[in-house]
Amino acid sequence: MTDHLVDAHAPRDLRAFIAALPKAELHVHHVGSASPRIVSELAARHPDSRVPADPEALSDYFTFTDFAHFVEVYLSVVDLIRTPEDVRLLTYEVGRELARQQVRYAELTVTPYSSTRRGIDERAFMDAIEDARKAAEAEFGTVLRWCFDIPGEAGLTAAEETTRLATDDRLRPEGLVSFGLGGPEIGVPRPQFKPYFDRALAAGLHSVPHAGETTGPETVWDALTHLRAERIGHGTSSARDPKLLAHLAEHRIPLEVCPTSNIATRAVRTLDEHPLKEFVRAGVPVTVNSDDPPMFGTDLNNEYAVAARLLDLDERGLAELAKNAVEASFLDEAGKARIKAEIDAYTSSWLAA
Ligand SMILES: Nc1ncnc2c1ncn2[C@@H]1O[C@H](CCC(=O)c2cccc(C(=O)O)c2)[C@@H](O)[C@H]1O
Ligand SMILES: [Zn+2]
Repeated sequence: MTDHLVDAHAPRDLRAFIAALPKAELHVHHVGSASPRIVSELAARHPDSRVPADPEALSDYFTFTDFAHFVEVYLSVVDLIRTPEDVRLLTYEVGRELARQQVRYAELTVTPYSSTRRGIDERAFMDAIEDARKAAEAEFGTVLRWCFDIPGEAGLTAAEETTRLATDDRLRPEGLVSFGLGGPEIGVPRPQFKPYFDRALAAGLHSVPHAGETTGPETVWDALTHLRAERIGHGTSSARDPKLLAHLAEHRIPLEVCPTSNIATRAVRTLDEHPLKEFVRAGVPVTVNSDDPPMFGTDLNNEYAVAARLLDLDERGLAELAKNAVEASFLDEAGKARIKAEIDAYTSSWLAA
């Protein structure tokens, strides 16, 4: 948990505006959203784990030397989730935290393979996330949807298993809307996953792979060409290829930008070097997201504050950014219109006050 990353530069009133702004979150990982309280509770329950049970010690534990180290630590947290009740608790608490930040709609990236291969029954896993989704919507008013992602480094066995879980009518959860690909990119070429994405897309899911987070723009091209990506997770290195930027702009392919994540995993050196502004300048649709917020010492509100600074946004600019995420989401048109109207009404009343 890298506290020093928290953006303290945004003026206090802009932070207050962001805190109550209705938002959508499109790139946030299920296990990566476990709060320090939940992580330490689970670590205390499972003392054989090397994850510290003391929330204070988590801050050091969540300081990463590079992307590979991040994935290693991430998997140690995955190892703490051992029962369907752990899955339900985690999911419900993520819903609570999103609601606290006025997130009205979130697409949560879930990696079912990591849980089923650790022995959690697949039916019980689906029931746990669905039960938590319904409870979060009823109790907090936040709508959750799922993106099932293949952990790329785990290979084609993981791809097959994830595709089966996402497309089998007897298992596939009602809240599932999209299909993704996460984990390291180096040594994990995207084209090998084409047959799995083909099956998921044929089953009506949207394609949202990570690409260009830790490798160059050619990976983003691969995600577009072979995986038929409709949005790109991160896409950071797209900034190095003007033709790619033009393609993303022309075809209205949004990037799910997660600025603090890119610093914490050392994919980008400093926030000031982050290419967010170049994406906007090139006309690429951008959304701002939190990725694995407690692990990166951030939350969605903080990512909006970071974006306000990098893009020099005022309240209206921040409202547009929030509407970008709604527009880029897989909500139906009526749902999108409802949240966008809420954003407009909130912004007008804030500016009139
Ligand atoms: N910023 C991120 N960028 C990319 N991915 C991210 C990001 N944040 C979180 N993730 C998650 O990291 C996991 C990686 C897990 C993985 O590769 C793996 C390898 C071998 C075995 C197993 C297993 O479970 O047995 C898992 C993925 O599940 C993905 O959802
Ligand atoms: Zn991610």
